[in-house]
Amino acid sequence: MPAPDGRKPVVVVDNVHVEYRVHAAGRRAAGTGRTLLSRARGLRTVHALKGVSFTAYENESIGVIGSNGSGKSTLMRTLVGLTPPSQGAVYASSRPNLLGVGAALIPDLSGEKNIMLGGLALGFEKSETDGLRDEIVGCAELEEFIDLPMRTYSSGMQARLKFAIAAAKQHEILIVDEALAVGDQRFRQRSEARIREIRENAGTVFLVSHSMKSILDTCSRVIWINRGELEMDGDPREVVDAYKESRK
Ligand SMILES: Nc1ncnc2c1ncn2[C@@H]1O[C@H](COP(=O)(O)OP(=O)(O)OP(=O)(O)O)[C@@H](O)[C@H]1O
Repeated sequence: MPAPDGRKPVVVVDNVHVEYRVHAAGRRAAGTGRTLLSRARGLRTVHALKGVSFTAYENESIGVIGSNGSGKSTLMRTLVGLTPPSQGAVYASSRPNLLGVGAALIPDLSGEKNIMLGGLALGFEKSETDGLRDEIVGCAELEEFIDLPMRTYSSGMQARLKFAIAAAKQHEILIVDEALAVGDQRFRQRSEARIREIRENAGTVFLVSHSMKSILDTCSRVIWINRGELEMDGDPREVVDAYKESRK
């Protein structure tokens, strides 16, 4: 159903619950050398999301905030289909992409070869990646280093290359999880500008960040996840202020 102002919904999150089942090891009591179970050993359930519902519309840039372990990454993993909901469902008009091609890249290969690999991982043809090569190298500002193995890059340089590869694609629904927290000040500004560009081209962006500045600079709406529940959803300033207030 379109929003009252006619915008198209692109993601509908309907009463999503996620439960992780983890093996708890129990605790070893100090000094006895024997394992005593101070907490139940065996399968334990972590209820990471508890009935989250919201609708994202095209052209929105949605900040996702909340304290450590509140369920932000779990929600994003559910949006892209990596973590199935134990209850509820996610409907999307096209497949949301998680910004990042880290898993596909190989440290022993050059930046150049990794651009090719990353492009393939994002679903580009080889010829398309060839066409984007200069743009990616330029965006990452790694012209002088592009033929060196990626393991010789600093962590900031690696992060820039990953960002540049992932951002070369015009994503319809893009999820950026903390990506802006890496890189130096100047690169952060560039990546924010690129995210704004993606957004302006009718994409929808989710930005998960602990930096309230990045959230306020980039987002048109903010959702606050608190202990697995949607605590607040709305105007960035209001939600960020309420979140900050709750942490005092
Ligand atoms: N793979 C997993 N297996 C078991 N429990 C998990 C798993 N991933 C997350 N959890 C648990 O789910 C809860 C939510 O974690 P999640 O990573 O979604 O939080 P977050 O808000 O992204 O935290 P942070 O800000 O620290 O990145 C936490 O209690 C965490 O321990």
